Amino acid sequence: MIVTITPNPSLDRTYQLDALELGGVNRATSDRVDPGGKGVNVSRALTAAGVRTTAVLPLGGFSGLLLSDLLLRQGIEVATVPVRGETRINVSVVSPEGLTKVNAAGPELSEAESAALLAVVRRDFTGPDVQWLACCGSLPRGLAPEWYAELVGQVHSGGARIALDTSGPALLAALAARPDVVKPNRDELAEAVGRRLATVGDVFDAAGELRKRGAGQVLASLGGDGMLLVAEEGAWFGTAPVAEVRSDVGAGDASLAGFLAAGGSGPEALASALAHGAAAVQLPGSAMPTPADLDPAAVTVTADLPLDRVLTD
Ligand SMILES: Nc1ncnc2c1ncn2[C@@H]1O[C@H](COP(=O)(O)OP(=O)(O)OP(=O)(O)O)[C@@H](O)[C@H]1O
Ligand SMILES: O=P(O)(O)OC[C@@]1(O)O[C@H](CO)[C@@H](O)[C@@H]1O
Repeated sequence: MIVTITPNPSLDRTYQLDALELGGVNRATSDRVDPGGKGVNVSRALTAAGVRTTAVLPLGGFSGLLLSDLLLRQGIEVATVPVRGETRINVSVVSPEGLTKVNAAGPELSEAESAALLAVVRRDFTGPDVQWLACCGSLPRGLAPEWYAELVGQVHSGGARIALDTSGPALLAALAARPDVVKPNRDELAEAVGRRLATVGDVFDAAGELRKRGAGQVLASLGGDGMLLVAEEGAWFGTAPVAEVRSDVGAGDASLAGFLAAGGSGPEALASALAHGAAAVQLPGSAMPTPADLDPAAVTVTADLPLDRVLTD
């Protein structure tokens, strides 16, 4: 089983516009709501792939109820911790100008709520049937940057492997707890090493730094430029071009799910991550791909790294 934890989940509302008028009243041509938060998305994609998963998350208020209802209807297994604050609503506006996303801060968790979330994982999800724990997304107010580090330490002693997809101080603090894989995107990796990453070679060097600081493998997602996996056994670069991008929200989460579903290491797992990411960007909102959406033939993976390749700005 693959367990995900999302300390700051969301309802993701997407509005489609014919044109975006900044400062004006815009009328949507359509809208949709998806269950959201990075770990929630990973569990949605794993469920679609037929992999057993449980999503651990705090829930509060009416939006929390709606989120739990959506997850129930999609057949996602959840373990929830009730919190006093209201689960956040994140908004995407999709228009010919591009995609604009607004992420709310979310509720502030009390010390007791923070401890309850850790306790649920420790009590119910450290057994031998848990192969991976994926720790995903931003930390809500009230959780110290070291919160993921504490969780990683706690779960590692139970034997499960850890995948971590977060950014900023929470990512840096968790590296010392030696997560088995981290999945930064290009901006998150650049922030972690404190410099701009212009080429695949720059990403390779930055991934090496994260590994020196404690990460087992680094799965760097590079948007339309593909993905680089750097591990003890070697490094691989891959691409999966698509004809049309509809929404890239959650593409990184679909990729991480694909990576873990395919074993969580090596070139086959990278290829699965690329197939899932490419499929996700061709779907609306943060819809997660099903096996029928995947096109493995479009994926190329090589150990011959194109280190001089300049990344798209
Ligand atoms: N424009 C694109 N064309 C083709 N594939 C894409 C595109 N954008 C994203 N992908 C695929 O999805 C993967 C993840 O995308 P990205 O690097 O944007 O992740 P992310 O920033 O973590 O996303 P999110 O936080 O929304 O889940 C990429 O590595 C790639 O495989
Ligand atoms: O604010 P965070 O936790 O960094 O990101 C939250 C979020 O943008 O991530 C998912 C896409 O990856 C969305 O479902 C959700 O709205």
